[in-house]
Amino acid sequence: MRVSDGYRGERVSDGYRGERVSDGGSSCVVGVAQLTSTTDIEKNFQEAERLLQVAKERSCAMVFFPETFAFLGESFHQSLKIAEPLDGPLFTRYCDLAKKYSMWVSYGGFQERNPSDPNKLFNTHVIVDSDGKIVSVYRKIHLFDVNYPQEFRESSFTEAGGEVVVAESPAGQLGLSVCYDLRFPELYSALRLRGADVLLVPSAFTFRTGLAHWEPLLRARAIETQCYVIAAAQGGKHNDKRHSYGHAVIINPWGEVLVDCGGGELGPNSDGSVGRLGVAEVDAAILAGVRMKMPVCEHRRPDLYKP
Ligand SMILES: O=C(O)CNC(=O)[C@H](CS)NC(=O)CCC(=O)C(=O)O
Repeated sequence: MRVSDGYRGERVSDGYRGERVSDGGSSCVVGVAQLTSTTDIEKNFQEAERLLQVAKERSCAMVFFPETFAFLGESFHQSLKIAEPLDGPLFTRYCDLAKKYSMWVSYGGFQERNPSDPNKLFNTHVIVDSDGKIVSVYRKIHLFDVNYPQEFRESSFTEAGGEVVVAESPAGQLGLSVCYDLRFPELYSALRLRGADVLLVPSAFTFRTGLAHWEPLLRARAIETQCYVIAAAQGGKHNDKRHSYGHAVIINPWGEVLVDCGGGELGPNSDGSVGRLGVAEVDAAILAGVRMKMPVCEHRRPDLYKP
């Protein structure tokens, strides 16, 4: 197996990174989180709070957390057992955290109890505003039913959502998704056509599939939709059975990686904490510039794409 040490050579480019359009809109500093969540709900919460403090110090207006930020189980049964409604005590604490730090937050994958079936939760991505109010809810629509790196049947404990969601925020119009959704480009094309400027892909990618596919898929989504991509991630070893790829990133609409939190195998920070925060700027003037110079959205031929 090829294991990367994170070095990818130096990029050779002509320096073009999209042009700013002077009246193209405002910019916003945002933070992308990388976590190593476990079954310790209290510790996961404390780490989220620590990263919000860091984000505040670094003047972020919004922070993005990965899938399974609140709990990463060792079995599907555990995840079902801790699942709660969004107005339950656990998610309410996370809403209060957004309010305490006066920060918009994307909570990228909460085990939401399904009121009509106790044996199937929803994998739910929630946007909370700086007053701690839930403003948008997206339930993962593509479920990870695969046989590599091992057999996984997300649908055995998760019910698929049925809605594509775009949400307004200080960072622009957000297009919501979760993890395995990343492999379905039609979703992101639909999000762009509905007005998204920033695509969110909070994830818990497996180490092996991440090594093979994570960055090329994310950069392709940014380039083809001409959107920013913010992909919060789980990274490192959660338990004896699970190891996530890491590399939480923010990518601009020209496809350049602006910040990369590194591989999960790098281990804890010098102070023993495990979470990391990558900070970058989402600039509406860059979006406008890239879209003006190369108007791919106007060149689509949906009349010819029908199956
Ligand atoms: O299991 C949980 O607790 C929460 N859910 C997840 O972590 C999900 C479904 S099992 N993981 C992915 O979608 C990984 C996708 C991936 O790795 C790929 O597309 O290659």
